[in-house]
Amino acid sequence: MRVARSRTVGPVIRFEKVTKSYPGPGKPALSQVSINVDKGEFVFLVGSSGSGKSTALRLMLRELRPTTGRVYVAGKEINRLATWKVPRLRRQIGTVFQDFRLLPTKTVSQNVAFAMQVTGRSGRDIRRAVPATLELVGLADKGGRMPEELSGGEQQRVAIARAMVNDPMILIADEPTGNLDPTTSVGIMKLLDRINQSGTTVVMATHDNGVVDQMRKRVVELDHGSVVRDEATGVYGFQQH
Ligand SMILES: Nc1ncnc2c1ncn2[C@@H]1O[C@H](COP(=O)(O)OP(=O)(O)OP(=O)(O)O)[C@@H](O)[C@H]1O
Repeated sequence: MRVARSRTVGPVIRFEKVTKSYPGPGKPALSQVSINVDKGEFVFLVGSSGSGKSTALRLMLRELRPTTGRVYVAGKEINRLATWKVPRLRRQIGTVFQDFRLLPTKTVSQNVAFAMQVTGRSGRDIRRAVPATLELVGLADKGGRMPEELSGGEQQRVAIARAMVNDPMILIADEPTGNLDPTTSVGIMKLLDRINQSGTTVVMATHDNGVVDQMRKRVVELDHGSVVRDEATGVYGFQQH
């Protein structure tokens, strides 16, 4: 079952000269950032701690609003969306974080089902979609387990299943391999790559040079809130010649 999507013309995500200042003194977290992400792209957002990666992701979700400039998702300027339309925007964006954020008192299946329940989907849809999505992430046999009975890599797969079960247009991942060892990280990156190959746009913030170098995807680097590099198939750091 696929959710009907509106047609998008142009980039799926567009930042137009976005500046974001938090209250208080200090430089803006983002300064005049312009980025376009096309449908189906896989983009790494890299940069040292405090460079503005999480701020950029939170602007895409309208958890934050730009101080100046415009953020468009699926062709709509999201700062101008009516508040009642924000849940619909967020349904089009799955999110995954470093710390998994699973509900500890619910089983794996219930964690994934919960993402559908909160959007008002029918029991019939949920019973169909949850096993299919657990299968997608390689956890078909773990639906009855509790999160604490799973390894870190498996917990992150559950979080990815929960992010994907509503068939979002965009997957935003903030340091998804940050708590995982290198081998487990490779498995998670293969899964994210597969999700991307099937049409979901992926934006991933990371410090993990190993995964960036291995994937050879687009790399956008932030430094003190400015884009200092945007390469179609990049590595984590500038290449040494
Ligand atoms: N809620 C906030 N209030 C005030 N300043 C903030 C807030 N969130 C972030 N900042 C500041 O904005 C800048 C960018 O932070 P941000 O979290 O976006 O960076 P980051 O690249 O994601 O860092 P990290 O890799 O450590 O998560 C930093 O200087 C940070 O201190």
